[in-house]
Amino acid sequence: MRLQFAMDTLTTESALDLAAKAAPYVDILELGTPLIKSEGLAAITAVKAAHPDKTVFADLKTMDAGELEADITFAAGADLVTVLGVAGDSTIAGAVAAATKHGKGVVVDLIGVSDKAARAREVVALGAVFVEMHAGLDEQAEDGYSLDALLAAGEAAEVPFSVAGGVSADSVEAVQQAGADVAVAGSAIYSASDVAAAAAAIRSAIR
Ligand SMILES: O=C([C@H](O)CO)[C@H](O)[C@H](O)COP(=O)(O)O
Repeated sequence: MRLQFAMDTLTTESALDLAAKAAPYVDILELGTPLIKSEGLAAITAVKAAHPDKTVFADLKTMDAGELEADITFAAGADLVTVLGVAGDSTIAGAVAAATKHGKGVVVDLIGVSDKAARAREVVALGAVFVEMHAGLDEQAEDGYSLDALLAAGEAAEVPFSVAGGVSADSVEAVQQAGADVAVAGSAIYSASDVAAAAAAIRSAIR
């Protein structure tokens, strides 16, 4: 299972600092949606230039203009971009067309989708390389939140999937046991006082 570090920070400088510390322990460097909104596509170019050996993931959360948004983001250096699963099939197909043109990939983020397993199968049929079983930061803050529903949806989907929703060193083993291809960890790494040690702890919890 690969480990993805979601950098939900607001400046390119901070992202480069976080990436430098975590890179030895992670496979995928994610530029979070707030970072891309704050700094634009130049942040993607900067992270890819600093880490050409890593998969660079741009969490666009595209809802419309799939081909255009994906095209300019791949041109900026992204290897993977996200489109929302609640978007129309034509938006997802457009992003996949851009990915095919660039030799890159589209990940469909299932945040806000009620039947994640069913939608996962549909979007993989449209050409997504994997889906993200995702509970966002706001959902994580709600009473009673747990990763369990995401893990169950991943197991039921029977397509390649990642899990994002507060994954930590304590929960990453359960993510792996559910059959995920990628574990996504954001706040468990970037909020730690020792970013490198936090990334290393999650990496070492993956069997
Ligand atoms: O995608 C995310 C969220 O919508 C804010 O951009 C996070 O990167 C994702 O949830 C992973 O972060 P953690 O949940 O903090 O691990």
